[in-house]
Amino acid sequence: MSLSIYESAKEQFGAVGVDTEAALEALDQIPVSMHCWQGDDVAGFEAPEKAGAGNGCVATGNYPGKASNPAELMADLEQAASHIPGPLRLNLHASYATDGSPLPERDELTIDNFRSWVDWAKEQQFGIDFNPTSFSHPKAEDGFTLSHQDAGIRQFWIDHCIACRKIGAAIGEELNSPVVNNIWIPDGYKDTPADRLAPRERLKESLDAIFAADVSKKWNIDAVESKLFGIGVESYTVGSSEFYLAYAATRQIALCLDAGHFHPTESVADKISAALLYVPELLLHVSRGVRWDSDHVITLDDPTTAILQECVTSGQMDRIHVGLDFFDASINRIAAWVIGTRNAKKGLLKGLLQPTEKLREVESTGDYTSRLAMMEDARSLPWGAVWNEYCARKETGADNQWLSSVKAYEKDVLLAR
Ligand SMILES: C[C@H](O)[C@H](O)[C@@H](O)C(=O)CO
Ligand SMILES: [Mn+2]
Repeated sequence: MSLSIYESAKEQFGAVGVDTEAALEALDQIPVSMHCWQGDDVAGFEAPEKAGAGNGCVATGNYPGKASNPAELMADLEQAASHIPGPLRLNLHASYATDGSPLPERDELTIDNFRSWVDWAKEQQFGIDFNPTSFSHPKAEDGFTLSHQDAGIRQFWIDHCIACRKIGAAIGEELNSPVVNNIWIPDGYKDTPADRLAPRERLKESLDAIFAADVSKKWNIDAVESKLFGIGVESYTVGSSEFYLAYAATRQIALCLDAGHFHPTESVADKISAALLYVPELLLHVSRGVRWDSDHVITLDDPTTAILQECVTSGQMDRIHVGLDFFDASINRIAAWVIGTRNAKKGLLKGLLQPTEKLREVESTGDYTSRLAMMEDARSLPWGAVWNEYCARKETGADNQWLSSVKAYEKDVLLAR
């Protein structure tokens, strides 16, 4: 009797010491946090017509059918999730508050303003992650928030971040799953600053005030995200990589590595082990930088695959949270989620299917010839057959089997909006 495609792949992996069943079991334990903002071009529900522009968050394109209210965004997320195997979380921004009329100002938000999301997450068996929204707001119009010269404006954003930490802890407790709460701010200058230090001093003070608020560490995991530059912030970013690496290390909070926030030739995969020696946890914003833009849908290109592989081969997966961060408005937004999220999971699977133990063994004996040979041979092992087996077990379409359903949803639902 001939073997199934999966059984044959299992044998080939077995021959190099890799147990595909163990890999699939491990993959099934790693949630990927899908970002709500891919569904509506980072518009949010406060004043969507004003959102997104400026502050370094720009979704380009005008593909029809974008979600413009909570019901549409939830339906689109469900459509995307139905084509993605394994555990998911929802990464929510504060500007996506659903409940309350009128909604309170951002510094007064509470979990009650996110009730619909919490109920939805329970239904979908999703965890939630959270983000203060320190952009697309009149108090962020000049591009400065937590490092603003004006103490009143700083205080507003400090209070917003504290409110978000409390929301995170409340959601985490209610869902019995800790919330990763990530602070990213747009602050910076288009042109060369005369004073590079003062804004960073102010940011440091603001962050210390935010993290001084008593919020459960059990249910809320604080993270900070650096950036190299943004549109209109080309010369100086207050929250640079060095700033936040040192901050996260000295405060023992999580560091967020956004793959689109570094010089194009830097390896983000290589930063994982270095940072984890000094910070307790990492949040990844898996993204793909293309020239000036940091937010393309992730493909299985070498740098992205390397990041995801490193997460698992490092043996530190329990200290790494995998989130996504891209926004593409030039293609079907649901397809963007599906392609990017499936790719994130494929990258993790490729890492789990590496003959890591054997590679380490030969490396430790100095046999770099065998290391290179084995690594290169591993590239052509049939990991796609293992992926398709996972999709079948999870009753989500294998590759080439989901797009027609997304196209049908586009025709029936998106184009009718
Ligand atoms: C919307 C997100 O908070 C944002 O993308 C941030 O994470 C970022 O990466 C900004 O460039
Ligand atoms: Mn990001």
